[in-house]
Amino acid sequence: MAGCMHNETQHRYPGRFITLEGGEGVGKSTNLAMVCEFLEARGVEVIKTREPGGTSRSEAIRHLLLDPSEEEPLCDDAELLLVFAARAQHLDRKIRPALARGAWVVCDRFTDATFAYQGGGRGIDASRIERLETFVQQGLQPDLTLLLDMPVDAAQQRVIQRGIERDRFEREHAAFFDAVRHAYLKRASEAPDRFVIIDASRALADVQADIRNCLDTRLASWS
Ligand SMILES: Nc1ncnc2c1ncn2[C@@H]1O[C@H](COP(=O)(O)OP(=O)(O)OP(=O)(O)O)[C@@H](O)[C@H]1O
Ligand SMILES: Cc1cn([C@H]2C[C@H](O)[C@@H](COP(=O)(O)O)O2)c(=O)[nH]c1=O
Repeated sequence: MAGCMHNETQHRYPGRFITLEGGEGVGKSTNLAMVCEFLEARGVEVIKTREPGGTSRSEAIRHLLLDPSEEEPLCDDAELLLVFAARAQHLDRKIRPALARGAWVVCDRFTDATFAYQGGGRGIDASRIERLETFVQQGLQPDLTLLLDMPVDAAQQRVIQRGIERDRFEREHAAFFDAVRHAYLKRASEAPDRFVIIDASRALADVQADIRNCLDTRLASWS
């Protein structure tokens, strides 16, 4: 069984760690809710959370990261370190304790988003991100990552139709989001056992049928 690790020694947490990833507007939040309901209906204790965020201090860091104010631009290295600071707190206060007591953690974005946004989007070298990943996660990786993938312009239309004020990332240009998408797909190709790529451009019912099938398969293989 694939369990999670801590402190470089393998620790098999009884809980499972599932992440949803993808660019802006691909349907992560919509499908996260469905994944949680699906698992709860099978008797699993589910902790629904998100990054950056998930604890009150990590949510405060999220606010700094998403604040669109241009008064003092955030440099790329500060952005990267803030993402990992929020993650360290989230792991320590919420994710690891939940996994250790046997709950399943379902998280809207995790470190693959850092490789996609800070790596692909901002152009930070993957080796620098990997060093922080090792330092903060100490071997812990999601058991399953659902990558919701679709063309950037169609996803942008969904964001526009949703009509909420755009945050600091959502104000980026199309080339940034193309680079994010490309980095996600590269990351998925490097860890094919962990990632499942879902075509998120289809009708919601079709997307959700795929996700349910995928979860059924994983649940069977983990039991
Ligand atoms: N398959 C789908 N077809 C059409 N519309 C969809 C589909 N999935 C989600 N939506 C709609 O698209 C919008 C964006 O969805 P959602 O907020 O779940 O995306 P997200 O990936 O969480 O976005 P963000 O990255 O900005 O947080 C919402 O209005 C949602 O209702
Ligand atoms: C985890 C993580 C997130 N981001 C960015 C990606 C999004 O634009 C925002 C989060 O908002 P959303 O509601 O989930 O869309 O944060 C990032 O740049 N790096 C990360 O590691």
